[in-house]
Amino acid sequence: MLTAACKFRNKSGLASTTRVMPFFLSTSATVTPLCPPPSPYPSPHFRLPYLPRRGLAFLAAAASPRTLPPTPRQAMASLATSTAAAAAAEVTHLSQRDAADIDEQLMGPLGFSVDQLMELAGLSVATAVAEVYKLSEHTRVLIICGPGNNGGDGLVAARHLYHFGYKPFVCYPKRTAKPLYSGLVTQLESLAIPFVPVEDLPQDLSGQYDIVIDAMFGFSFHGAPRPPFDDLIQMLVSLSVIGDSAKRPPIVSVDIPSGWHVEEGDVSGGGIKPDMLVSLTAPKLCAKKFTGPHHFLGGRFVPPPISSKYGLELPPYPGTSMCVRIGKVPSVDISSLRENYISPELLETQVMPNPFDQFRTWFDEAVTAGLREPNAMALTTVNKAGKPSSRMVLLKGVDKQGFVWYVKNHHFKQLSIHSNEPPKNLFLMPSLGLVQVHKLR
Ligand SMILES: NC(=O)C1=CN([C@@H]2O[C@H](COP(=O)(O)OP(=O)(O)OC[C@H]3O[C@@H](n4cnc5c(N)ncnc54)[C@H](OP(=O)(O)O)[C@@H]3O)[C@@H](O)[C@H]2O)[C@H](O)CC1
Ligand SMILES: [K+]
Repeated sequence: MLTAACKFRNKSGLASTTRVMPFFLSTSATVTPLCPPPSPYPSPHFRLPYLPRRGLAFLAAAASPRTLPPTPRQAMASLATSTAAAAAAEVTHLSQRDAADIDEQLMGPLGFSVDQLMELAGLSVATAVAEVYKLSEHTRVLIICGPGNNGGDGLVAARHLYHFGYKPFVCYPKRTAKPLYSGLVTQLESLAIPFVPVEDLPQDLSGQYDIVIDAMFGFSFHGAPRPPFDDLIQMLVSLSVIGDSAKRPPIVSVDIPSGWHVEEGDVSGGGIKPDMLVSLTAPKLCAKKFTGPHHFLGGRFVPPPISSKYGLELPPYPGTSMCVRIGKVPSVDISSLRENYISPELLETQVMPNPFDQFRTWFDEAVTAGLREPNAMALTTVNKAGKPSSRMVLLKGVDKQGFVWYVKNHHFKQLSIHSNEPPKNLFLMPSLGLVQVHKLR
């Protein structure tokens, strides 16, 4: 619980600015303790991969259903103690029979239409792809669509990816003559999305596409793949044997890696090895054999009668998201993380004379741009011995008199704000190309 606050009051105005990022504002301030309101955590946007119920047990014990949910820190602690494999194992995996049954019930007594479910499924695929493969590095997406509903999901995903800014190409060799499918094709044609005949695909897809989406077969696949899908699957197999994932487009399989047995998985061992699998409604049994780095669940439409009838244990979807990661979060090569910071020039003459007005403008832009917790700031103080220390706090207000933030009571005692060196706060607003540092007295 949060029990103390500081208010730094401004006494003088802008002291210095720089021409380029990072941009510095210096202000002077005094300190006035305040009584804080209760903390409204957690942020609705805070996102963690699915934690199995067992992993959350101690958190559930600590909080009654009507009390505060776990703080992000508690949730992270829980995450550290739960293995990723356990997380994946706790999710229900469906047999082929149950998957088909659920489909029938959704589109029968439960009142859904196939168009609706396909739209939601395709949207889930597109959002999951966009979550993992950023537009800045993966633009050209080849979507290979099969003759059934899995192929329909691919057509829908292509449309959403187009609207997200990607450049989709569709290979749809066995078109289905039903109005649902011809409508989806017309929609893609109206966006001038190219349809690529199988014969025009290069044998090696790695030079022409940044992502390949496998929407050939879903849970109704049986037997051995027939032409032309046998060759298409082989094309993806040869792609997945290129070891260095940086040198080839990642393969994203929709619901089932095409060619895999729906329950047994890649029985021969010579099938597609997708980098990402987007399971729909619930993972099928073959998903237990998936070893790629990104496993997502989509199809946020399962009503309680289905969950209870099939005893479905599924992760909650975060916020308004159409997809949720299942299982292990891949370990990231930190050295490969990079962003091109291309910001417009910022001149001293363009900066508002009042630093608080300038702060407010940038802060509003950060909120509008959808930054997560734009009010998070690093607060740095120096104690009497000259030792600096920093901690993250949340800004709770700003006016012409200064910045207001909250810290825990015992942290407040450690702030050392009465030392000679004034505290500083720092805001990181990367999507605006901004780092703001405020020096406070
Ligand atoms: N409730 C949901 O989760 C929803 C999921 N959706 C998606 O729908 C698929 C399942 O769709 P379905 O049409 O039942 O099946 P498939 O897409 O797997 O494909 C069936 C077609 O494929 C042909 N087929 C089957 N095996 C082969 C093969 N070995 N070689 C070539 N062709 C094959 C089959 O033809 P047949 O003549 O053999 O019957 C069909 O033409 C699910 O996985 C999700 O992706 C929905 O979009 C929404 C609801
Ligand atoms: K597939």
